[in-house]
Amino acid sequence: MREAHTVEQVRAAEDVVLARVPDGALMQRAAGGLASALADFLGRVYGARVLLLVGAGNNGGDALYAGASLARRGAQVDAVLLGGERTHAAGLAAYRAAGGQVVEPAQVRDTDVVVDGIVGIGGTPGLRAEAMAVLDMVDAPVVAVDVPSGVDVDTGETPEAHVVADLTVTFGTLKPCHLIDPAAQACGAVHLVDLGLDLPRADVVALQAPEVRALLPRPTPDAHKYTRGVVGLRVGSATYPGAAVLSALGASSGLVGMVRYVGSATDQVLAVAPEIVGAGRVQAWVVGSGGGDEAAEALADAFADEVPVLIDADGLRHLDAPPPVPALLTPHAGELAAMLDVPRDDVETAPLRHAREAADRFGAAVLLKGRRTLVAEPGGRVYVNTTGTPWLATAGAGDVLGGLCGALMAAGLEPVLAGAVGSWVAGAAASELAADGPLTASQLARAIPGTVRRLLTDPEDGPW
Ligand SMILES: NC(=O)C1=CN([C@@H]2O[C@H](COP(=O)(O)OP(=O)(O)OC[C@H]3O[C@@H](n4cnc5c(N)ncnc54)[C@H](O)[C@@H]3O)[C@@H](O)[C@H]2O)[C@@H](O)CC1
Ligand SMILES: [K+]
Repeated sequence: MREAHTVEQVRAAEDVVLARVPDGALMQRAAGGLASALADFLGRVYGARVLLLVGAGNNGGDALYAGASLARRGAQVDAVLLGGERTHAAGLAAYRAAGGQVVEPAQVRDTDVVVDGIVGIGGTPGLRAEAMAVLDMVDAPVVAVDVPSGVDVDTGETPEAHVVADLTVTFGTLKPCHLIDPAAQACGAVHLVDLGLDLPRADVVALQAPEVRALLPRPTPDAHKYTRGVVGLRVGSATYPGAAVLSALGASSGLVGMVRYVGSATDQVLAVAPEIVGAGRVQAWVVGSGGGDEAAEALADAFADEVPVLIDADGLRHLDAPPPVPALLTPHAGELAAMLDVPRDDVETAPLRHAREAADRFGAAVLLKGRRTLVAEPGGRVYVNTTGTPWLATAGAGDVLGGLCGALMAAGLEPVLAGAVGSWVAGAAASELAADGPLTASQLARAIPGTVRRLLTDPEDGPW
């Protein structure tokens, strides 16, 4: 599992190590990791041109020590000191001693890489004018030190100007900005340098293949269809029968013993999935996908069964209070905006804050769909999904996801984990199917069993 810790948690963990190790040792460890990552990024060090943008704090210190290491190995390193007098003194001395050059902004030359050591976890959002001017002058890939300067580290928000990196080399642990959009998009690839920190439980995490594999329900040797769980679908409508079909395909991906369908699209559902049966006892309901005007009644009927409910799309419009059963709400940004009565843009610029707020307000797990889907539990953890491809942005993919997550709930996963595992599996299936090309929602649903099989048999080897 990848864990992202807040600035406060990182500082507390660093303080413990700082008290134990000689002065500067932790920064040397960070800078050493940064220099290696820069060498890998450049491909060759001798003769490479490197431009350091050095701010006033320790982030600039990391850049200077790494620059010193590259200069010793024959790179031509220039540094612009944006922090003036407050530049990290020991780092600057080491840098000069290694042959690194200090240049004025006007002297900036063509370079092979820009190293963003402007600010790290001590920075506030935004970039000062001088930093922006230098960034505008150069046209080269950017490697960010710890975080892309200017983003909000703890929330992943980008309210002001910030660096856009090709690679971010971070230290000790990930921070929320490395996982959560929009800041995550400014990080490029993320490389973690271990500092040996002893860290507390993280509130922002991303499941990886081994955890998803461990969480996936699988039949015991003596299983029968009822012990594996039965999921019921109250989805689709006369207007949107296709949503019922896609939900049914997602639910029928083999992770649950039986799928029931109750609604107006029975004929269409049976045409694609003849194994689906009608009304009866279930362990979880899926409600609302393509539900149109039928969603309100479907929701009331599902609640009456007192089992967990996944509420999607039109079902969310009828939710004016916390659901009376354990629930997973699966809005996209527009639907979440309507639920919270805020503009859609607010949700898109601050997805973490709004997913958490909705989870707290509705007392339910909230899965906010997006490039980096978030699944928030009330007052608790947020799971960030890192699988998937932009081709997954296609009509009906959400219906498939709803069916799949509902099946996982029926198989016994608590709502937040059903959302986290379901979104991981759907993203992985999309990547396997079409990392570089188009896909449709029905193809996605049909790819899920194969992805699950490969995950169970060979978790190290997928394209996830
Ligand atoms: N604590 C430690 O021992 C370690 C710290 N490390 C590095 O140190 C960083 C944190 O260092 P600091 O606490 O010194 O903080 P930063 O280096 O993040 O910078 C803080 C300084 O930048 C200024 N500043 C804040 N926002 C700004 C903005 N938007 N534009 C321009 N200047 C701004 C502040 O006045 C402050 O002086 C980490 O991100 C990491 O890179 C690593 O070397 C690992 C060890
Ligand atoms: K930085």
